Amino acid sequence: MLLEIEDLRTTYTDSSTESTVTAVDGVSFEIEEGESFGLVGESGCGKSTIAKSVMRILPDNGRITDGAVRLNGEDLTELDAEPMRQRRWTDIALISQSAMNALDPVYTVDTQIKEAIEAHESWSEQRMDDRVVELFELVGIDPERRHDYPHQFSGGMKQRAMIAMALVLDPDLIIADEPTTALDVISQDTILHHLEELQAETGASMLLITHDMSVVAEMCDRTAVMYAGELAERGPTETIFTNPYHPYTLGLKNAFPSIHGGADSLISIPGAPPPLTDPADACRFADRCPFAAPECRSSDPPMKEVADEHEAACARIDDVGIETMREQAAKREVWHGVDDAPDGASAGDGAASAPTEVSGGDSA
Ligand SMILES: Nc1ncnc2c1ncn2[C@@H]1O[C@H](COP(=O)(O)OP(=O)(O)OP(=O)(O)O)[C@@H](O)[C@H]1O
Repeated sequence: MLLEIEDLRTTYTDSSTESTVTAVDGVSFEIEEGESFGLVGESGCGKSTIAKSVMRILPDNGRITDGAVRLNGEDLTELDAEPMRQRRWTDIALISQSAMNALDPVYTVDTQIKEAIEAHESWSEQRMDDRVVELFELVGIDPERRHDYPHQFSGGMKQRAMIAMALVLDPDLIIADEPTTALDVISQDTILHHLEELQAETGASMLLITHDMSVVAEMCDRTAVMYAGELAERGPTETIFTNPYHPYTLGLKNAFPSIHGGADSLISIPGAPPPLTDPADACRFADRCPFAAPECRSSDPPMKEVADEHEAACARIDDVGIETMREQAAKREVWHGVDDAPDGASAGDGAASAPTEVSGGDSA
């Protein structure tokens, strides 16, 4: 197993209000060698915090309070700063949404990639240059352009250059956190295609973090669905999309056009996730869930196996029955009936309520 995240808990403290946000609350998943693993969930559910926890690049007010992050068996949460610095780039590389803005306008692109190499290895100038040429070819930029300054590159080229930089030391794990969100649709497609090819060519594993379910559906072997700091469901991507178990994933499926047909069949999930300060010992989806029962508000259901290598954190699957749940969840009135909660958004018209921000992408 390449990466094992076990019961990870990460908090942020707001010193002015003394409040604590538990952004990641007991998350576990594993990534095998060469595997592409998707982490999907709406904005603010804690996805980037997982990436930052694995990389150990949390801001000063962020802290891993519990759990383990094992890379090749070594718990990264216990490493001192210097050995951890060595693991970054060499063993794990991060491509973030804003990666392209990290290029320094004063230096040429190849100089910056070579600096990244020099921070970890003592390669000759020739070897570094060969590697930059090789990587530019891999990410689809003419190697002649390696001596350009960042402003001579388009946004898509800059993001590709950052992908090249992330790959320069052949990491075992690439974490791609919304790698294409800042780009236009055509560049998004090209870059995702390149990432997929690169991952296959290099044999690296990938943790792909996105709010866009269509990206995960296309690119990942297994997927975890995250909701309000916790995992709701985890399993093979295909079964997560075709036979989901958690009511939240059932709701997402309704909002996913390429699986569910025309745009008029889309059903949003009314309401919004709960705040992550002082989370109650309850299912966090209960207030938006059409199947919630009193027990859902008195304890937080653990993940349990629902099918082969497939787990979901829902206490109602056995009582309601998964076939009934799926049948019911496909009906608009079932979701909008839920929205009578005191502070819920208005029911009836999906557009009037706060829809989930997880999207089915631009393939709609
Ligand atoms: N530096 C910080 N200080 C305080 N709270 C933070 C900080 N960074 C994130 N949070 C909070 O932690 C929670 C999880 O944020 P995170 O960025 O991990 O979510 P996300 O799913 O990646 O969302 P997005 O896709 O919008 O980045 C949110 O409630 C967010 O407000």
